[in-house]
Amino acid sequence: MSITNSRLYAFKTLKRIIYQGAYLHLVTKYVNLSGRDRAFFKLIVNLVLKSGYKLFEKLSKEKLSKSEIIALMMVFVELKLLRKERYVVFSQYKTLPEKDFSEKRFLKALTKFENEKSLIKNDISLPNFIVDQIINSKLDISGFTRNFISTPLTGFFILSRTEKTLDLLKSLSGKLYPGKIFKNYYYTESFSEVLEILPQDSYIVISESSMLSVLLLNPKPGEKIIEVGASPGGKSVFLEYILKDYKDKLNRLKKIISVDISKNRISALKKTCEKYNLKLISPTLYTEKTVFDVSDKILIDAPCSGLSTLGSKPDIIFHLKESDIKLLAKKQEDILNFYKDFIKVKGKLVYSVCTFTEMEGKIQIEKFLHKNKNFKTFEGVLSSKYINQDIIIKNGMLDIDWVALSLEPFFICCLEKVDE
Ligand SMILES: C[S@@+](CC[C@H](N)C(=O)[O-])C[C@H]1O[C@@H](n2cnc3c(N)ncnc32)[C@H](O)[C@@H]1O
Repeated sequence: MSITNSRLYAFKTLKRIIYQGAYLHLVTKYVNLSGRDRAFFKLIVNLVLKSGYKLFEKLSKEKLSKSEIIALMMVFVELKLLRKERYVVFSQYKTLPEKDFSEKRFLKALTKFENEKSLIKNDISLPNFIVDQIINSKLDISGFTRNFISTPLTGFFILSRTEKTLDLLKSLSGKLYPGKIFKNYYYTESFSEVLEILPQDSYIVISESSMLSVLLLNPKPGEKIIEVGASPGGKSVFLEYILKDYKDKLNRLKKIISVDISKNRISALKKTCEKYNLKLISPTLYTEKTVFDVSDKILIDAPCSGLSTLGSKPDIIFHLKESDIKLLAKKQEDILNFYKDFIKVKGKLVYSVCTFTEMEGKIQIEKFLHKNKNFKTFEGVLSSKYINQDIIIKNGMLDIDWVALSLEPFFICCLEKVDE
């Protein structure tokens, strides 16, 4: 029996992700499989990435090739999580047509590790340093891992309230679950099917956690706003949406300076602007010569370890190194220090990262406030027509039980400049 297309694709994809640092969402985007093959391909890639880290650590200490290690992880996932027949799985993988693959060594390793199936986790298998980060952040670890191993429910926000879109939504209602925080936000298990029916510019695929930082910024017509780390522009779309919703003040709207440091990512932001016909967003590539006006509000969506998005990006488990967290925290500190001078007194700064490490969140902001006594955390209530319920803001942060709501636990903090 020879290896099937979906297994071979999954094998090659995993090899690229784990050994060459490729990104899961980019590699899987253009996979040329359809129907059940595609579904199996996605399932096995995700399961290996989410469940296989401990086995990977163990196999990496053996005299095995990269191909053999990937094949072994796939075999154990098929045996343990997918409960496949032993002889079917063995016969599939021993035919792998790879130069660095020895059938003899592979079968020997299979026998040696067969009783260690438990190294493949039913929930999620993480490097110790990530587990430590979860413990330090005081997130409910079992709730957190439970959320991540289940297939991520994918969500989107409806931008258009035309009769046509509303009718389409009504026709899809059996397939949609409501947002946990936002109105006009939906989750679905039939993602591609649902989105195929809706007009392309009538929705945006974005997480509710991402939208919250924009809501906390509370953009208003007439304000000068800078958006830092703007690409590819998910938050830009929601920013412009809120501003354009002030129908009687459209003449007061000002351009938003949406900055990013990466040329490629600025191109992606420009594409987003075209797709959604954004008129207020001004994509700005940061160079040493870029000058900024002192502004009313700044949203910093900083580069980060991304650990809160593990559910949809399990490749992070294999890409992130412990030392990266420190490097990222330093980058974030530099960004905060640079942009703090472009906020006017009584202006607001919202700092957001899609991770939960203390170094990138709580400690980062404590350090900032210690050095900058002219800033304080914003306290109040977030009240908005876009959300189902008011949210209390304590110490600059939204008082939400992220894990209980199955929301990606972002660190979002709002600061006010009180003095020059
Ligand atoms: C989390 S992503 C932004 C996601 C985006 N806000 C969205 O909602 O689609 C962080 C971005 O920060 C950018 N970045 C990194 N360092 C930066 C810097 N010093 N100044 C501006 N942007 C930076 C990265 O290129 C990346 O696009």
